[in-house]
Amino acid sequence: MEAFEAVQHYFNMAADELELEDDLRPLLALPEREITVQIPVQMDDDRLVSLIGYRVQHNRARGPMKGGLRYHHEVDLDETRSLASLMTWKTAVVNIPFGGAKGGVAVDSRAISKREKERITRKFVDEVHELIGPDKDIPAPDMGTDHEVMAWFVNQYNKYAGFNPAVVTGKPVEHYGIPGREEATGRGVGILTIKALGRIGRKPAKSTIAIQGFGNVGSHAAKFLSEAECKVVAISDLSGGYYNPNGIDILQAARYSREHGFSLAGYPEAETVTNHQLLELDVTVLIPAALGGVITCENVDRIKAKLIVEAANSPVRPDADKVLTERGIPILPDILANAGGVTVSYFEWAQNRQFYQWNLNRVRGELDHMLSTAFEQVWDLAVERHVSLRTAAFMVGIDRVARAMRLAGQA
Ligand SMILES: NC(=O)c1ccc[n+]([C@@H]2O[C@H](COP(=O)([O-])OP(=O)(O)OC[C@H]3O[C@@H](n4cnc5c(N)ncnc54)[C@H](O)[C@@H]3O)[C@@H](O)[C@H]2O)c1
Repeated sequence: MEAFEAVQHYFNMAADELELEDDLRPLLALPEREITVQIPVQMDDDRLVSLIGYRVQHNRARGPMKGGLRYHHEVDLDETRSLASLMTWKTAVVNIPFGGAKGGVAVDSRAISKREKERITRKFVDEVHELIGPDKDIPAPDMGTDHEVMAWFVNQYNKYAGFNPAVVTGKPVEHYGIPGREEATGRGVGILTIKALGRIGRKPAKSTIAIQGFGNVGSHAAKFLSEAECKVVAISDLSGGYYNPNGIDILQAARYSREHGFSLAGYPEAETVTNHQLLELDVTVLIPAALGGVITCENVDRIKAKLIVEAANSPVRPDADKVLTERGIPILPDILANAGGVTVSYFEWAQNRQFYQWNLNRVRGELDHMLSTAFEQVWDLAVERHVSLRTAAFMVGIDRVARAMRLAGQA
């Protein structure tokens, strides 16, 4: 199943539960606009390379469209389309006044220099500046892009539109960014994991956690959960997995990774396991926080976790989702579990529009409030309607977007 087809599968399950009219379905499911642009870039060695860039604008019924900008060699239209539609449902589940979009450039971000990356970013803005903006479509960092790319983006956009820091989020804190954005997705994963543990009757102090991926999301989730007294027994990155049944000292592991070029390779305080074995550990909570599609029909029968929290986008394939749901294993779906990042991006956009600097306490307090509210709504709906958390989350999101379209006379 292709990436967009998988999202459509979940959309249809929720739309059936909502008894959504047939003629409304394509309007909600399909993107409003898909942009493909050519990006000719002069490389450092003087070669002229033509890259392909995408921006898919999925839905703007509830506000300006919002979604990351990814630089990765596997970026294509289908993946961008699926991620754009997930953004529509994600912003609606947490009830922030945005629609959904996603963009990317098909380029290996590790194989280009900083200056090449800057030229690619500026050229991309040259191609799409008329279609984006603080009231239209607001990009953000994603795989292969960061706060520095966002700073170049604003600078280039401002040449066309004047001073407009709210055109992107995820900017450097000292350049119109917001404190707490970097930790937001992982922190949100942590907040929601604790809430879900409560709902399945497990105490944090008696819960063990395995986290795949120790980058931005995985490391901040690990930090939050170990501070909340959970025992994080396994972490991993591209170099492999590290397992210690007595618990891993997360601050020490984060320091080790930083000091070794953001790699855990050789981490001495744990035994090594593969990234596949990590997924199959007998733990209370499994948090895939690296890649999509890691839990499939091939390994699903060996998954022993009592709860799965989707920090990455689409880590569980639809066939595996079905098996886990039948086994009664709750899966906190990506559109809720990793929505902390876009929620704090909304605060950053609001801050820029207000010309007022928010402080970290306010960001954390409001993040906790918004995610907790969304969690209660989704969990209660799942119980009431006897559906999975994923179907319930899609139902909440689809219902909000459909209402907005009807109220505006669009549907
Ligand atoms: N950063 C955000 O705000 C955000 C928001 C929503 C969703 N996500 C999703 O969360 C996931 C992680 O994002 P991130 O920002 O932490 O990325 P990141 O690049 O900071 O970290 C990714 C981590 O995954 C590891 N990794 C990469 N390939 C791997 C592999 N084959 N096996 C195991 N580990 C591997 C890397 O070594 C690294 O530790 C992605 O799927 C991303 O789309 C991120």
